[in-house]
Amino acid sequence: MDINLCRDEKEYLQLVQDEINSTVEQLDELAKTKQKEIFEAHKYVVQNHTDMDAMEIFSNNKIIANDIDNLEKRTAIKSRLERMRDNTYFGRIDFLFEGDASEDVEAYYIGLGDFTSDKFRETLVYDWRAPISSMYYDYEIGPASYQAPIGDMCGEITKKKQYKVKNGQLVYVLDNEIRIADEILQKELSHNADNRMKNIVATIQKEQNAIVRNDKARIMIVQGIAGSGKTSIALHRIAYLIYQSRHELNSNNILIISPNPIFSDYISNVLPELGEENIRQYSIQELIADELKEIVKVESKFEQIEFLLSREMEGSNRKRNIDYKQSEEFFGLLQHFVEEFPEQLMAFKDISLEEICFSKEEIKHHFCNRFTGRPLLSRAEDIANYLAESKEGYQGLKITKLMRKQIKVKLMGMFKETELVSIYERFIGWCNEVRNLPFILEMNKECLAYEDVFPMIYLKYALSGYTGDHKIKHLVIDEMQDYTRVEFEILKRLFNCKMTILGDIYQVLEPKETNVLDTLKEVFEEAELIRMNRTYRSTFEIATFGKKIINQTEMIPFERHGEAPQLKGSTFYSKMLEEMLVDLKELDLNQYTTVAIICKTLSEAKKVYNDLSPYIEVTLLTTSSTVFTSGIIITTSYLAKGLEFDVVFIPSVNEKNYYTPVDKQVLYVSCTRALHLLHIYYDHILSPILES
Ligand SMILES: Nc1ncnc2c1ncn2[C@@H]1O[C@H](COP(=O)(O)OP(=O)(O)OP(=O)(O)O)[C@@H](O)[C@H]1O
Repeated sequence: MDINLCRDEKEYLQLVQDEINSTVEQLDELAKTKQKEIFEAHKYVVQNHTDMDAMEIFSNNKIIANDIDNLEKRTAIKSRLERMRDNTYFGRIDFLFEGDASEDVEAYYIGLGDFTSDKFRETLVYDWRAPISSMYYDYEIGPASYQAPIGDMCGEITKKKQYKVKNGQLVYVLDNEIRIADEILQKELSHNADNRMKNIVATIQKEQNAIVRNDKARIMIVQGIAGSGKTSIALHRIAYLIYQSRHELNSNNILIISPNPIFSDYISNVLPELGEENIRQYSIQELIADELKEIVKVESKFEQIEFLLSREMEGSNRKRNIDYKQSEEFFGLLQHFVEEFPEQLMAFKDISLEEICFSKEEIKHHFCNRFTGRPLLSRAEDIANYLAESKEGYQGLKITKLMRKQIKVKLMGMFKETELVSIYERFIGWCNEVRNLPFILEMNKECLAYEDVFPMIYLKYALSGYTGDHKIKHLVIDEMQDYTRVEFEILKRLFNCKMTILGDIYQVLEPKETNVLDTLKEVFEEAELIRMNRTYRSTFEIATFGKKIINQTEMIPFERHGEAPQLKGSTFYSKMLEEMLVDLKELDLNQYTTVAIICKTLSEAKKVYNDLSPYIEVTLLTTSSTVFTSGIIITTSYLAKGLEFDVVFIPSVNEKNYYTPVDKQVLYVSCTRALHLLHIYYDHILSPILES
C-alpha cells in the first residue's frame, strides 16, 4: 500500500517536511565533518609540502578539490531542500498503471525537486521535470500516458490535486472536482508583479508544457503574442533540458541573448528558484563588442531607436538607409560582395621565386574557385602552402619554410585593402554602383551607425573567420523580432548549436513586408515553429484594448477581469501632469508594488521625471540602468519591452506625439506591459491611433 494514500493532506505535508528537516540536518552534519577534513587535508599539505614530491602534492590537492566540489553539490541540494521546506509541492496525481489492480493506484506529489526519504525508501516528491510529472500538465482525470526512458507508460489518472504551500503552511488544496487549472491560474495571475520574474511551475499550461519538454527540435522558434509566457517558458525549458541531460549540459553550456541589462536583471531569479544556476546573458552588442574595437565610435541600438522615434526621421535619407540595410536585398548584396571578395579586394600578380613562378591567373583561380570555403585572409595561407607543395619535387626543387613564407607575403601584398572600415566603405560604394537606388547608401566613418554595425562584422568574419564559443550547446534568443537577417546569420555562424528563438512579430518597432518568421525560415531551414496566442499577463479588458490598437486578431485574452483602461484628456501638458500626479498619489503602493510611467522617448521620460520628482518618489530607468526596481519608475517603451508592471501610465498620447506606424507599435508594447491597471493621458487632442 502506498504510504501517500493513507494519510490526510496536512499529515502528509508534515511527514514530508519532517523528512526534509532530518535530511537537511544530516547534510549539515556531513558538511561540518567534510569542512573539517578539507581544512585538515589542506593544513597537512601546507605543513609538509617540503617533504612531499610533486606527485604527492598534486594528488593531495586533487582530493581536496574533489571534496570541495562534493561539498558544493551537497550545499546546492541543501538549499533546494530548504526551498522545498517552504514550498513543499504544488500538485499530485494518483495514477494506476495499465494492467495493475485498482488497489495498486499510487499518489505522486510534484514539486520543485525530487525528494527521496531514506527512512521510507520512497520518493515523497517528484521533480516537476521528471517524466511522470508531465501527466500533471497534460491530462485531466482519465486515460493518460508519459514517456519514460524505457518507453511509453500508459494508465489512468484517478485523482488530481493542486496545493499552495507557503512558508511551510498549507494555504489551500483544490481537487479535481473544480476546473483546477483555471481556478489556480486566476489566483496566480491576480497577484502583483514583482521586480523579478517568478517561476510558473505550478500552473504551466498544456501548450506551454509541450514547448518546455520538446527536446527534439534543434532550432525552436516560438512566436508568442504579448504576455503569452514566452520568456517564462524559455527559462523553464532551460531548467528542463539541464535536468534531462545533466551529464551533457550544464549552465555553462547555455547562453541567453537578451535585449538589455534591465531585462537580464528582471529574469535573473527564475532559474535559481528552479534550483539551477544562473545562465550567462549578453546583449548581441556586448557579444560582438570586441570585434569593432578599432572603430572610433559606434552608435548603440537605443540611439538608433531614438532616431526612429524622432521627427528628424521622417523622409530622411538615414531612414531609407536603415530600411534598406535591414532588407533581404541588402543581405543578398553583402553575400555577393563576399563571394567577389578576391576580385574586389585584391590585385593579382605573377609570383616568381628563384626558378619557380606562379601566374596571376593561377593564383586568381585558387582564390576565386578553389579555396572559397575559407575566410579570405586564411585562404592566403592555404594557397601559399598549396602552391609550395605543387612545386615540391619539381626539377628536384625542395620548398623550404622560408619560401612558403615568401609566397604568403607576396600573396598578402596583393590585397588592395585590409582595413575593415575601408572595406565596408568600398562595399557601400559598390552597392550604390550596382543598384540604381532612388537614394544614396551612406556610411559615417566618425560614428558608425547601428545599421552598419552587423553588416560590417559580417564582412570582418568573412575576411578572418568566426570565433564562436564552442562550449555553448544551447542558445536562447529573446525578442527575436528586433534582429535583422544579418544578425541572425552571424549568430548562426557563431553558435552552431541548439537554439530556442522567441519573440513576437507584433511587437516589432516597425512592421515590414518580410516579417522575422520568414527571415528565420530562410536562415534556419530545419526550424520548428510554435505559436502561442493565449495571453496571461493583462486583465481581459487591458488585453482587449491592446489588441485593438494594432488590429490584432490572434490574441486570446485570459478571462481575468479588471478595470477598463482609462483615457484622460487635459487641455495642457501641465494639467495632464497634475492629473497624473493626483492618480499616482491615490494609488495604494502596498497593493500595486510596481508602477511604470512609460514614455515614448528618453527625452520625454527625462522631462516627466524632472517635472514629477519634486512631488513624488520616482526612479528613472535609462539605457544605462542595469537593475529593475519596484515603486514608481519612469522609462521608455523600448526599455519596458519584456517587463511587466501592476499599473502602467502612458502620458502625452496626443496627436503630435503618437501618429506614425512606429508610434502605434510603441503604444501597443506600452499598453501590454500592464497587469491590472492602465491609464492613458493626453493633452490637447487625442492621438488618432486611439480615436476609434
Ligand atoms: N502558465 C502560466 N501560469 C502563471 N503565470 C503565467 C503563465 N504563463 C504566463 N504567465 C505569466 O504571464 C506573464 C507574462 O509572461 P512572460 O513575460 O513570460 O510573457 P512574454 O510572452 O515573454 O511577454 P512579452 O512578449 O509581452 O514580454 C508573467 O507574469 C508570467 O508569470
